[in-house]
Amino acid sequence: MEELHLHDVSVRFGGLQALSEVNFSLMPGEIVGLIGPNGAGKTTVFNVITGVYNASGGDVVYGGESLRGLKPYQVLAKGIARTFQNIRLFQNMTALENVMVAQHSRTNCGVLGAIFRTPAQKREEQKIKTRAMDELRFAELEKFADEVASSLPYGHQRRLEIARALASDPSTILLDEPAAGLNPAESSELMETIRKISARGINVLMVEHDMKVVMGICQKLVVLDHGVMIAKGNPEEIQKNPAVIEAYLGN
Ligand SMILES: Nc1ncnc2c1ncn2[C@@H]1O[C@H](COP(=O)(O)OP(=O)(O)OP(=O)(O)O)[C@@H](O)[C@H]1O
Repeated sequence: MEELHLHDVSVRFGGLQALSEVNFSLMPGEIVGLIGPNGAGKTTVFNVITGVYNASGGDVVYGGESLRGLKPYQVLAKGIARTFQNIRLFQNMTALENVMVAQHSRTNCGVLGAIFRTPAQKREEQKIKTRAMDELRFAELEKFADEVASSLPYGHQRRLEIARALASDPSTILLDEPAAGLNPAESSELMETIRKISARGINVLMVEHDMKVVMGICQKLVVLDHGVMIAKGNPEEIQKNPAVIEAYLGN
């Protein structure tokens, strides 16, 4: 299991300092929440970790190695998967197909194998399908394996995105507002899924505005405001922190 460390990470977009020397760590199996007002820089943190943006200062270190200069697919290959603020499923594909797609970067059969459907190709396909079904079961979605993604309720689509990310076999998962748009029952199911992810030893870093979810499952919180890390601590400490109340929780 790997540790993720952000060391003095800064990001600048032209004249805008989106992140200023952000420092925090994610230890194996830990659930960490990244919170703060709109525009605070939370998604930018995800984009720096996953190689979408380059840091203008500082470094992101995973499992003892710098991620500097890596492309998103290379960061994924290192074991960091993510979900997005807006659901990004293949809406016309089934739930099972959506999860199977996540593993194709890991198949060994080349183009010829795919065209001629060699025995090796068929075995590989079966392995991918079995793994995808395991992840659907984990997310309690196996009943919906053959349903097209667009027909699933919103809460199921969110969990399907998580199942797809898990199928890439990550050691860390970044969840961008996983509870957005969910009703209370769906939020509870989501919290249960996230707890189970952590119990598998996978590190979870989540951006979330739903305080019931954040305070309910995160062991540690990191609070950003205008790109600056204004607090870090456990949920009780954060709820009492005057700077956090002023910038975020108070309103
Ligand atoms: N590609 C970009 N180019 C220019 N500015 C950007 C870019 N991405 C983000 N920003 C700016 O950086 C700041 C931080 O944005 P970010 O999306 O990280 O905030 P956030 O905390 O995730 O907000 P929200 O809660 O609304 O999702 C904002 O002022 C945003 O407009």
